[in-house]
Amino acid sequence: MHDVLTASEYAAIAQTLELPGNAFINGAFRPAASGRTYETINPATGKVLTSVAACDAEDVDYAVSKAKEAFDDGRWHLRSPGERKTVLLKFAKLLEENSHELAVLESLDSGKPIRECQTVDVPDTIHTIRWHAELIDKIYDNTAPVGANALTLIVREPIGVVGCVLPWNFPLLMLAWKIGPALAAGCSVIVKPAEQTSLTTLRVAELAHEAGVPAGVLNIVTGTGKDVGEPIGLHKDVDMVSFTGSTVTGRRFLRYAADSNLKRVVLECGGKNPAVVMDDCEDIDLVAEQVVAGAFWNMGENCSATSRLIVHASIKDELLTRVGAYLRDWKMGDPLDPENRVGSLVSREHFEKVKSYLDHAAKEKLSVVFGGQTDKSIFVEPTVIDGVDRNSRLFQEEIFGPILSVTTFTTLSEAIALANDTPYGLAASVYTGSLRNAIKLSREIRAGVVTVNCFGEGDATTPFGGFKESGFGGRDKSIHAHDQYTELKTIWIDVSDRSVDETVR
Ligand SMILES: NC(=O)C1=CN([C@@H]2O[C@H](COP(=O)(O)OP(=O)(O)OC[C@H]3O[C@@H](n4cnc5c(N)ncnc54)[C@H](O)[C@@H]3O)[C@@H](O)[C@H]2O)C=CC1
Ligand code: BAL
Repeated sequence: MHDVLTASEYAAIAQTLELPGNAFINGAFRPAASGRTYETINPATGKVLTSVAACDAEDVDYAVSKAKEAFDDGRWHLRSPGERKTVLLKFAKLLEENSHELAVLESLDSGKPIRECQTVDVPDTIHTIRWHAELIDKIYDNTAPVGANALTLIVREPIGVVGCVLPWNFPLLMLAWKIGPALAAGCSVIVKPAEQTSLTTLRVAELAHEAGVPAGVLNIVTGTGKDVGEPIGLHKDVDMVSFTGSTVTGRRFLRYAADSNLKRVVLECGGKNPAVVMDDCEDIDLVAEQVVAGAFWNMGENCSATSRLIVHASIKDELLTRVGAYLRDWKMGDPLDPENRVGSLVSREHFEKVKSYLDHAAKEKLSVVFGGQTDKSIFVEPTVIDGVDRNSRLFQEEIFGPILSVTTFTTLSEAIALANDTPYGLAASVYTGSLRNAIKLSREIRAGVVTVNCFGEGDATTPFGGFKESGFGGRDKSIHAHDQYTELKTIWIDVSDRSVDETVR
């Protein structure tokens, strides 16, 4: 599964791939009701890959009705936990058997480097599905201590029809973070992939159906945010929305819920995450390596990217020298060549946004110490910009591209204040050799995930989500993700002997 092929082997797979394009509703591919399509582009070449169904509210209505039908007749959630687990494990196995194809499809549609697709996105997707499948028959409900006159059960029930609205930066993995726990909990799901990157979600739904996920339980409705995302958000038969994307769109889902049926909303939104490096860090080479990975992995198109380097003034120059050395290994080019670690950005529109920050740095005469170049297409070099003030747009705004800003401090409290000085609170990394500093920084930085002496997002067992404007309502991954796709129900069974006039409560 992790075996990385050669560039020519990946190119050969790309030549023979069958590209899906129709929506997947009620166990079958179907065009948009309107018959409309749009073109999906390979961002690395600018060439059209294929046409995708441009669905709208009519298709959302149809998909929701089929999902609700599937939920109401219990064809999925009323099957025994062991049966559902078997189906999801088979689903994971089918993903594994198709891992090279999925990696190539992901890379072609998003511009992500194939090495990352093959060694991170695809295996983590499979692991996520497997982890939640394994959880199904290991969760116990509770009773409450109410005495001899009653038996009280506190049970979790699947929430119903769930809308999963996805971003374009990790199309497969975000799909798995949502549908893994949602399907494990017994929900029916409508997925709306990002319009830029729908292809792998369509193939995955086909494989889920082949594994035995019943018709109507997993549906993929392709199209724009306005045409598909909004109708999902406003639909009265959608019981919950789980969203990953920008904070601006996240806010819209809260409004949609308020204007419709008060559906549950879980938001995983943006980040402007700090990497705080203390002057007592033990291995500055390791720090440089992790800072580079944190800022530039997935071209910085990552909500948890550590895009603000906050470094003690006394070690800044030494750290930047080493950062420069590591950057030499980050070759940019054809995403299908496994030698390359930097692919293209996802779309020309996003490229223009990222480039505007480089233009801003030039206008402000900021010091670009590495990178800074773009090419004719939509590739952007990993770029490090020094001397960035806390009020700068480069410090405050989520760029979602390969741009690392550098700001210095001299005291621990200044470092904490800088780390917390944005509206976001998703992730942070801290680098220090002092246990006291590690504990103080990880407790006082207001973020959902803090890593010490490394960059990362934890694994399937750990929750992921943000404080402040980075998140709302719950967490992806871990047993906590499972909980949010369920409602808590109290069942109170009176067993008192009323003939002797007992007080029940
Ligand atoms: N937290 C994260 O992982 C992500 C953050 N972003 C941030 O957002 C910026 C803009 O990227 P976008 O693709 O425009 O993100 P976005 O938030 O607009 O898109 C995310 C999803 O929401 C849908 N959507 C968009 N508008 C909608 C609406 N009015 N109603 C319902 N659904 C809607 C999109 O079609 C997509 O499926 C990026 O530059 C980045 O800063 C983008 C993607 C992921
Ligand atoms: N890094 C995974 C979550 C996200 O970027 O949206």
